[in-house]
Amino acid sequence: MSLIAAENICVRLGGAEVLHDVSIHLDAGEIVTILGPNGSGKSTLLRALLGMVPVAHGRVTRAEGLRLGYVPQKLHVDRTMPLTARRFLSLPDRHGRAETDAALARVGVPEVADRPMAGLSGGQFQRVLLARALLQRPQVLILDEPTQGLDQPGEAAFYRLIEEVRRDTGAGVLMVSHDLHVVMSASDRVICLNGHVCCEGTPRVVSNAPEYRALFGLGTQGALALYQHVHDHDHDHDHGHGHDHAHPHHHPEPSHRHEHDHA
Ligand SMILES: Nc1ncnc2c1ncn2[C@@H]1O[C@H](COP(=O)(O)OP(=O)(O)OP(=O)(O)O)[C@@H](O)[C@H]1O
Repeated sequence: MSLIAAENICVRLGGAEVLHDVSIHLDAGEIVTILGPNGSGKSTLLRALLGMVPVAHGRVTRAEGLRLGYVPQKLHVDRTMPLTARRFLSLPDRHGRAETDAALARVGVPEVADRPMAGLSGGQFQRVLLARALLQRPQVLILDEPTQGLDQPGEAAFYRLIEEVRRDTGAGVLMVSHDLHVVMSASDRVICLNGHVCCEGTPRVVSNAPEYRALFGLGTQGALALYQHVHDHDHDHDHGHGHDHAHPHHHPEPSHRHEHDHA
């Protein structure tokens, strides 16, 4: 059984149907990413899975006693409130100082423990949110656009951290992201949402799906092809092509794509 799943759910908000007949599941140890245009229902789907919005039809199931960690899309911290990062990590559940400090170190910002939340940079703030989610010792980590506001190195570092968490804890990770090429290289499965599930599968399957191309266009496909090129190579079967894998290159014509698939 999946850790968390939605089966044929419909969600209505403000009189409009935001999600129609959506099914999704997440298993332990996999990274699944939801992609979709603004307003396509991505955050709503996460919130429905978390039980924060009611479903009009269908059902959401969670494994019994499931521990969830959630990084919301937005979290407003009142600038006048002197809330340090360490104190923030103890809300709503209390955690000891050693535990909160270890969580901050885990996400790479041990130095912010005594600093006010309102004074943190965007990247530091996102990492503290992740630390808070990790303190739940989650079996499922749900992240809603976790790298917003981060620069490119910060974004890449954040995704590496997520991969490490998955590797070290075996947690399943479900996230919403617009960072297409990082997402495509880091996800096991991708779900393309536009009120309903347009297409889903491995990054390669989704990036080749007409529904995906209709939503994101061919420009994105170019970026995806590049990542597939890099990651689909099996270095034991290089056939003497002598590629320099540190410098991925992209063949614009699909017929020139050079994808080995020796799995
Ligand atoms: N509480 C609400 N009441 C009424 N409508 C809502 C509510 N919350 C969201 N919506 C609407 O539901 C739709 C989906 O919103 P949602 O935030 O899930 O989209 P999203 O795909 O996460 O968008 P974005 O990429 O912009 O974050 C939007 O049209 C939004 O205006």
